[in-house]
Amino acid sequence: MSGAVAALLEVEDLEVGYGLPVCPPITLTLAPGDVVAVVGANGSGKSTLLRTVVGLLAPLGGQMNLLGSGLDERSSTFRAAVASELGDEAFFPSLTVREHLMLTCFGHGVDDPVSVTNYQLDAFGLTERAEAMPGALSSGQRRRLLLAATFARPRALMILDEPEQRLDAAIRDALAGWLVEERSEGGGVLMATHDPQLVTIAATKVVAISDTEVRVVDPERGAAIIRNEL
Ligand SMILES: Nc1ncnc2c1ncn2[C@@H]1O[C@H](COP(=O)(O)OP(=O)(O)OP(=O)(O)O)[C@@H](O)[C@H]1O
Repeated sequence: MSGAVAALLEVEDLEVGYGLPVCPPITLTLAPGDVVAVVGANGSGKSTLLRTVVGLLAPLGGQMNLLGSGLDERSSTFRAAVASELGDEAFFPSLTVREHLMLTCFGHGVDDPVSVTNYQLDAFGLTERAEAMPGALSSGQRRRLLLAATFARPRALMILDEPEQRLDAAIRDALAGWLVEERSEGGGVLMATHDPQLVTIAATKVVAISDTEVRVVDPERGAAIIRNEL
């Protein structure tokens, strides 16, 4: 599984599931500059694919190649390169919003943690809640914090599970713009989504999962699939 351009992620006939596959085998390549949207109805297997890619679930079959090697998700190289936000809320109850972002920056060796933290607080509309504890945030604000932490740290590949969930329209629009920036800077993104606008604006290709097949389609087709819930 090697191509001319070093792919960030290659999967071939990958089978994902819990004992039994939840969908047909998946083949996809994600190169630097690609934003790959994974679409499909509820329960089609999108989150299961993402959880397999980040190593939370073992593949049931097929091949997967992340960042050019069979990386272990516990390795420091993997943790340095892959920024995942799968919607799991894990906060320190007595650290503020600002402290969560600072901690993320320190943990990932960000050069100027104070500036990066302030930048992300502002970008995600959290400046006024910077000294709040996670328990005092709204559900959308907690989602913003999780995403802000993902954008605060260095990465080669972002893996996002329905990043649009619980975000208001303004921040959804902003998110689409940041994903476009991510790809123009040579980053890669693999994201599950139900948001046709996010797909149209940000995706470079779409993996569409159904009961019977997994197809790679262009973003316009992918957005139509979401709208029609095919
Ligand atoms: N821990 C689990 N054990 C067994 N089956 C599971 C588990 N988690 C999910 N499933 C099942 O696997 C299938 C795929 O679920 P998955 O969460 O990947 O779907 P999805 O495409 O992300 O859906 P949604 O759009 O609702 O988020 C579903 O039938 C689901 O019920």
